[in-house]
Amino acid sequence: MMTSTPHIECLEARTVHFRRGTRVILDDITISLKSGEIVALLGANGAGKSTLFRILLGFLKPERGELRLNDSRLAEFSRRALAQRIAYVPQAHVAPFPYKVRDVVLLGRLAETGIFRAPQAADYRAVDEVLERLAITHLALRRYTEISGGERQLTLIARALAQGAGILILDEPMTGLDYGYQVRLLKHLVDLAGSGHAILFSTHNPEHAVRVATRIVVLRDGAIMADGPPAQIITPSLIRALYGVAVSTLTDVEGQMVIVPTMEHALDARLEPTRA
Ligand SMILES: Nc1ncnc2c1ncn2[C@@H]1O[C@H](COP(=O)(O)OP(=O)(O)OP(=O)(O)O)[C@@H](O)[C@H]1O
Repeated sequence: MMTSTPHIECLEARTVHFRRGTRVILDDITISLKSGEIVALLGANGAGKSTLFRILLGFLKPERGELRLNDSRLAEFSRRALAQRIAYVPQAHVAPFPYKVRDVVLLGRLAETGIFRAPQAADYRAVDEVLERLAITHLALRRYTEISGGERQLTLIARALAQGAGILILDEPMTGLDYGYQVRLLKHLVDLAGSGHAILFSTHNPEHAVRVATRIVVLRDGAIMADGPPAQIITPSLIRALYGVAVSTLTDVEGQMVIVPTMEHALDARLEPTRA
């Protein structure tokens, strides 16, 4: 089900400009996401990551610029048609109803074909499979309003995966997850991309970005500061410019980049993010 090969998808924003009042939140952003890619979006608090996601999902309208899904304008798709192609895991979610976790995940299945149809045995099987893959079967009958923040986050990820969409957009998906769930989720994203999904996620942890991303996009004050393969993008000077801390970048035995904070500088309160 969820690892079946989805259609080839391509989501694009071209020179998207978005303001709130007189404040420019996104300044001529161009970004694309294709099947098989994992794009990690980095940027300090308030850089515009969630706003960009909401625009890519069609929830917010940009002042100018173009949004395309495959060969069509995003605006041409109905909400339901979009739900069949794009699944979204929001950053924080307040539970309105005390649904059981299994039913929250089942809602993801129904997004595909319309919420008013009765769930079929295949839907329940798909839900159980997602719960098992994310190692949260034990939560299935617990109420969404009575589980921990990290468990809620996993439930929302499960709901998005159950949706079966080819494009997954995840807003800081690792937040609140313990180390084991973080590593499992990262591996899961790699598996999904390997089976042809397109994945875009934001993170405050550049380690996660270099570990799994095929491309890293860096957002700074609403503008794209860098876009490219992790090894080209992540440098000590970029980390310092973004977060105001000193790091070294090393290569591990598998040839993967590792980011190591330089502690004496990290503790130096005078070290501020530099203006590029
Ligand atoms: N509803 C809103 N009304 C007015 N301004 C908003 C609103 N939502 C976000 N903003 C502003 O837009 C800018 C971008 O916010 P956004 O949530 O996209 O940032 P972000 O990069 O996702 O931040 P974080 O990493 O803290 O989640 C911020 O300056 C924020 O204060």
